[in-house]
Amino acid sequence: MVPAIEVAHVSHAFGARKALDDVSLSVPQGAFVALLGLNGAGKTTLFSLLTRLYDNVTGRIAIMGSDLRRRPTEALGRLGVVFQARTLDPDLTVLQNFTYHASLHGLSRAEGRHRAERLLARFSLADRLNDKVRSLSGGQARRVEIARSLLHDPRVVILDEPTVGLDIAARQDIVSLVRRLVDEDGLSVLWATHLFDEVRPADPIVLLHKGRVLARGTTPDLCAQAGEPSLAGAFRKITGTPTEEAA
Ligand SMILES: Nc1ncnc2c1ncn2[C@@H]1O[C@H](COP(=O)(O)OP(=O)(O)OP(=O)(O)O)[C@@H](O)[C@H]1O
Repeated sequence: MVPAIEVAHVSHAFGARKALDDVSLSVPQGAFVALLGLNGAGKTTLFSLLTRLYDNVTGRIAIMGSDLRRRPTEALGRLGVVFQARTLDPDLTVLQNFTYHASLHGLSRAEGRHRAERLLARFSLADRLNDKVRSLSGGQARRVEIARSLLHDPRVVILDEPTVGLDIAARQDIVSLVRRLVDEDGLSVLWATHLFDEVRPADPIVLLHKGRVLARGTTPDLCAQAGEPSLAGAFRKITGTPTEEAA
């Protein structure tokens, strides 16, 4: 089975600053992979390459086996994206935001509405279809954004620090919602975070630090590699960062 996401030997620089240095990682189909790194690790730069916001000039990126450079439409058609920055229009209703997105993916208005209703029901937001996004809580808006990323029925979704700025209950809601999509629908997920409590022991982790992959494996793998009992301790040891900087 081809990996859902394959990144091989990708580097990216902003002028003289190297944001990514020979990064390779793989997201198996149906897996929840945690991309763990502090601010400045390069997570957003990697997401910008995965979505073709930036062109990757080195290495190779493939989504469900489709090369992003050679078959961009095919590759991006299989990918759902939730960026770190909010991208819903707050002055439009939830449905209008969905309809706009559906048309970008070549879906008819009727099909867009049908899919929006189905997804929002699943995300416990069916009654908010005609409400302006501005009237939603931060957690509800984030759930709408995640639902919208699934509108074109992608097999892979990448989420860049999707719980940032939310309270603990809303954070837990979002994490369990996405995990349900993995467990029940076989969705493949790359979840960028700096929060250790969002990672479960069996999740594959890619530890990105200052543009380089320093470790990969599950929490027990990383703990064994570092000789530390906790993920926080292992992270600190592997990156040489004081724990306080890593939540
Ligand atoms: N447009 C840009 N121009 C110049 N440097 C940039 C640009 N975007 C990112 N960088 C630099 O690249 C490095 C990686 O940044 P990036 O935003 O990818 O990290 P991150 O892990 O997503 O962190 P954060 O969560 O803070 O966004 C940092 O040193 C950052 O200053």
